Amino acid sequence: MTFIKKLSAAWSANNSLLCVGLDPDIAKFPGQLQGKPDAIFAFCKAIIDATADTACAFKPQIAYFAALRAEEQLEAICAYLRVTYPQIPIVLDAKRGDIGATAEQYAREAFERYGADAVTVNPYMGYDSVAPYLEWKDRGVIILCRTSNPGGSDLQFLDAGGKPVYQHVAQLVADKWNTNGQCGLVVGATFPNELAQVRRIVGDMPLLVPGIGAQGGDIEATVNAGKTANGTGMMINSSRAILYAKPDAQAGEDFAKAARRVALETRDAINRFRG
Ligand SMILES: O=C(O)c1cc(=O)[nH]c(=O)n1[C@@H]1O[C@H](COP(=O)(O)O)[C@@H](O)[C@H]1O
Repeated sequence: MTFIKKLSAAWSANNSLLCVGLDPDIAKFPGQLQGKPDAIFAFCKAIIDATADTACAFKPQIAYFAALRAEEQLEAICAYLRVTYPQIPIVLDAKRGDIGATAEQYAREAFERYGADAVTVNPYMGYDSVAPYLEWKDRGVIILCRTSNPGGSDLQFLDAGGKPVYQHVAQLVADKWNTNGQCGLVVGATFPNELAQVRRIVGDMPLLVPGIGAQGGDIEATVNAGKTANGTGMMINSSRAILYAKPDAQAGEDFAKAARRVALETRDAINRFRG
C-alpha cells in the first residue's frame, strides 16, 4: 500500500491527525527503565502500545537513537510497528540531504533497513538529491518547507524572485518533484500564516506539522490554517509533551498512561477544529 493510502486510512480509522513523535531521551525515562540495556525499545514500545489508537502516524527521530548507538533498537521498534500496527505509517525523521549517490544509500537506510513508509528530506541540495527517494514509488518523501524553529527564517523567508524561499519550495514540490504523488511538506505549527500559504499552493498534499506541545504552537490556528476541505491533510506532531507527560499519581498513572491521556487530549483538541 502506498504511503498516502495508508495515511488516509489511518486518518479515518483513528479519527486522528495526531502524529506521535518518538524522541526517546533516556535522561527523562522513568526509574524502572533506567540502566536497562533495551530501555529505548521498551520505552518506545510502551508509548506505542498506549497511543496507537490515537494516532495517524508515528515519527521516530533517528538522532535520538543514533547518538546512543541504539540503531538496533530503532530497527526493532520499526519492525514492531510494522507487525503489530501495520495500519499506522512510520515516518522516519532523518532530514537527509546529499548528492544523488549518497542519497541512494540514505533512501535504502530509511526504506530498506528501517522499513519506513516515509522519510523527511532536506531540499537544500535540489532535485537530484531528492530523486533517489522518489525511486521508491510507494514511499513518502516529506520535504522541509517552513520549519518550526525561529532560525528557519534565516533562509526560508529570503526573497526568491518575488516570493519567499519556503513558497518556492512548496511550488517546486507541487509542480515538479511530486512524481509519484507521495510527497509531503514540513511546515511548523509555530507559523500558521505560512501554513495557510503552503496549503493554498499545494492543494491536498499532506503536511507534517510539528510544533504543538513543547514548542507552543496553537492547535486552533494550526488546524484552521492547514486542514484540507475534508478536514484532514495533516500529521500534527507532538513528541515531548506526550512522551514525558507527568503521571497523575492519585489516578495511579504510569508514564504510558500519562502519555495516552495527553495523546487523547491532543487528538480531541485537534478534532474540535476540524469541522
Ligand atoms: O521534521 C520534523 O519532524 C521537524 C521539523 C521541524 O520543523 N520542527 C521540528 O520540531 N521537527 C521535529 O519534530 C519533533 C518536535 O518535538 P517536540 O517539540 O518535542 O514536539 C522533533 O523530533 C523535531 O526534530
